[in-house]
Amino acid sequence: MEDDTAQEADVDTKTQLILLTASHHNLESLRVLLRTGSASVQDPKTGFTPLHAAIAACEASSAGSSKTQHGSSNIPVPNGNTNDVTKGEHKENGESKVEAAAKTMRLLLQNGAIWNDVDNNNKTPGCIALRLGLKELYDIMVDAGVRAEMLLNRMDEYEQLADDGESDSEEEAEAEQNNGEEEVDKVAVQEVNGHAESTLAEPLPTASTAENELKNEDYLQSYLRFQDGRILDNDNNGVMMAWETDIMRRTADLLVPRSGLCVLNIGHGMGIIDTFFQETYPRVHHIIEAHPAVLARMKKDGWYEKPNVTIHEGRWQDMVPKIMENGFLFDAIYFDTFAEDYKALRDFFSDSIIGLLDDGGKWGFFNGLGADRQICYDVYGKVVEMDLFEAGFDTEWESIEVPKMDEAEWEGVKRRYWALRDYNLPACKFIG
Ligand SMILES: C[S@@+](CC[C@H](N)C(=O)[O-])C[C@H]1O[C@@H](n2cnc3c(N)ncnc32)[C@H](O)[C@@H]1O
Repeated sequence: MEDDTAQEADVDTKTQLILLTASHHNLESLRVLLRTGSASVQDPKTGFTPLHAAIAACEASSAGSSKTQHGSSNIPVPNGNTNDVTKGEHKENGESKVEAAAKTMRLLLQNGAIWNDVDNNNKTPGCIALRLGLKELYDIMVDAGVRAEMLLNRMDEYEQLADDGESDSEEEAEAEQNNGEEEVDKVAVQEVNGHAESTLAEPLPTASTAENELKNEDYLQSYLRFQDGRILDNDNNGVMMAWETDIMRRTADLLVPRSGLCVLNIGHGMGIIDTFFQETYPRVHHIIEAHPAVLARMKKDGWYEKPNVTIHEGRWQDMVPKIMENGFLFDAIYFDTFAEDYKALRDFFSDSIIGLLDDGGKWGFFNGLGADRQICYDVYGKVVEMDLFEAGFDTEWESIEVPKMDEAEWEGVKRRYWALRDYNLPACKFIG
């Protein structure tokens, strides 16, 4: 018992030492400490990791006396005043504080520090860098996130290959999972869904195709409520909301710039984008929709009688192969489903677009991945752009300001899936 207490105290001291050394940007000592200690320790009182500490120190130090006693350590914490941020003027051993922090962060990341651990205020290190306006440090965190997520996505692919060939042992998979689960709090997976959910920040991408399909099937069987300006599912998740109208408007303008085109929309929802598509008098307007309640609404609202409209009742996973069989090609395609993860979107653009989009055609998707946190949105924006490029697409991004929303708009919605000022609108075409 006494031994246990002594051991715990030892671990505590080491944690505090690592955090303090990171906040002092003392590379030499940190290197020594990381030989036996972890780069992902957390202060038990604040939840700060060494990455949080290294970034936060750029603010607190310039405030001089504002160096705050934090938790059981002397780790400086931001005091909320961005004017206090050291923008490079304060020198540490001949280099600016920010440069020193950047080196410290790189050392920590090389030693396995995790980009999306959250502190007790639910902030990642990147959130702190963003709040302090430290772009250089923020970019380091975004790049770390991109590397981690690309790796996780690749591991997912390998895991699936192994599963397909039944060569991966269950123990191995379990060990990998446990390994991820041992980590401290991260941005939770449920926090990152727009319409489709991303697997961002999951300990390991264990949401297999089967699990994802199950979630989508569950949603498709769920009761929907059509309220003024929104659709909610059984659990009060926002399936679609009217504040997205400007996004749909601009998307329609970019994808369908003139009348008489052949258009495919996947996911009808409130019919906002389909209404804009109709206004262009498309020569052909196909819609894939899978939820029976949405289909019933479409019937009631006369969508089945609209000019040149063909409705495919079912999941896109089942309908797309049928459309492809006919060899029909579209000038514009939009993809916006619900209760599917990033992998579903990636599968769609990696495997299906090639058989659906005409040369010179354009396609887009609702870009809501990670949209409740700026760093997640930025990380996933880069991940998706790289995956799009690998799949053979050039993407043009247009940033549009989202209308200001008051809390009333989100009342009764289980989770606010959009928290950002700007929406990055993607328009993709085949690499020329
Ligand atoms: C976010 S809403 C689309 C909103 C639409 N862009 C608009 O402008 O109103 C998503 C829609 O996708 C449908 N959906 C979900 N999973 C689907 C699937 N696997 N295949 C086809 N439609 C699906 C949902 O029922 C819902 O109507």
